[in-house]
Amino acid sequence: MNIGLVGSGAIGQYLLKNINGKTHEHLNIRSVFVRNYDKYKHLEEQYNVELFTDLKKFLAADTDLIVEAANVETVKTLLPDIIKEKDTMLISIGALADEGLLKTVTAENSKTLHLPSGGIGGLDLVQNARALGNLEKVTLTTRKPASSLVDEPVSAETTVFKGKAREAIDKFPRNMNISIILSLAGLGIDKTEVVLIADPEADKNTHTINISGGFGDAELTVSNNPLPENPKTSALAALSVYATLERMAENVKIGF
Ligand SMILES: NC(=O)C1=CN([C@@H]2O[C@H](COP(=O)(O)OP(=O)(O)OC[C@H]3O[C@@H](n4cnc5c(N)ncnc54)[C@H](OP(=O)(O)O)[C@@H]3O)[C@@H](O)[C@H]2O)C=CC1
Ligand SMILES: O=C([O-])CC(=O)C(=O)O
Repeated sequence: MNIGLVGSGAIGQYLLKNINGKTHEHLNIRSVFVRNYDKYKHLEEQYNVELFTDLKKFLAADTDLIVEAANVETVKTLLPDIIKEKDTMLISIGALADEGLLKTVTAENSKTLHLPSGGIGGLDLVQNARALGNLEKVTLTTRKPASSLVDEPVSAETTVFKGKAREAIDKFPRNMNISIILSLAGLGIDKTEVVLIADPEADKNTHTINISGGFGDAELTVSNNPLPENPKTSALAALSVYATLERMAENVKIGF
């Protein structure tokens, strides 16, 4: 499968390293869309990719799937044009808190949108639990190193946000993409509860999901190692894109 990549920071370069850097059996990143050619031109030779700064030309290249690893704002700006032309995978899922954008991507003439689970898990369970309409409560509690969440140092753990996912992604677009995929899988952005804690002692990104409904209840905690290249991002988020790409080629679908 030929891939066009949008964004070449921590997640993007993780994908380049593990796909093109190791000559993957059936995945190949062929083109990369950047906004600053000079900053990233070294990638062309390093990973045998073609860099584009023009979206039309990027979309016209011979690719089967576009993978986004940029940010929420970029998705809001570019996705309406991309999804008309190409199947797409997003990691900045927070952009879908915008109902207009969600309407565009779920329209009948849109291509398929793939949403990897990012820094959390359990989305199969949440979707199963809501299938007959009796999912009652979903709460996400995230604890990150304080420096990932606040500019000023804090001396003790501090709750920096408590509220619904809609407001969480608005205030923390670099840290709360998981609240939006959890909302899409479950109760929606106005009913999914979020607590966000800045912890000066933490060295991991820890996410706890509590779910209750007609099925019973569940609690899942993921203690994520951060990606060294960008500690705000959990290594699992990058892995989830890579592993979802690999699973797309399989004809046995597990727990989706
Ligand atoms: N769903 C999840 O669980 C998670 C989602 N995320 C999302 O993934 C995104 C990427 O994470 P990460 O790789 O760590 O972030 P980085 O900040 O390391 O990289 C972002 C990259 O996107 C590029 N970029 C930004 N805007 C544009 C644009 N308009 N066009 C092309 N490229 C652009 C940046 O380029 P430049 O150098 O020019 O700025 C940079 O290369 C995050 O912003 C977040 O939205 C992150 C973690 C978890
Ligand atoms: O990587 C993580 O742990 C989650 C994250 O930043 C996000 O959802 O934006």
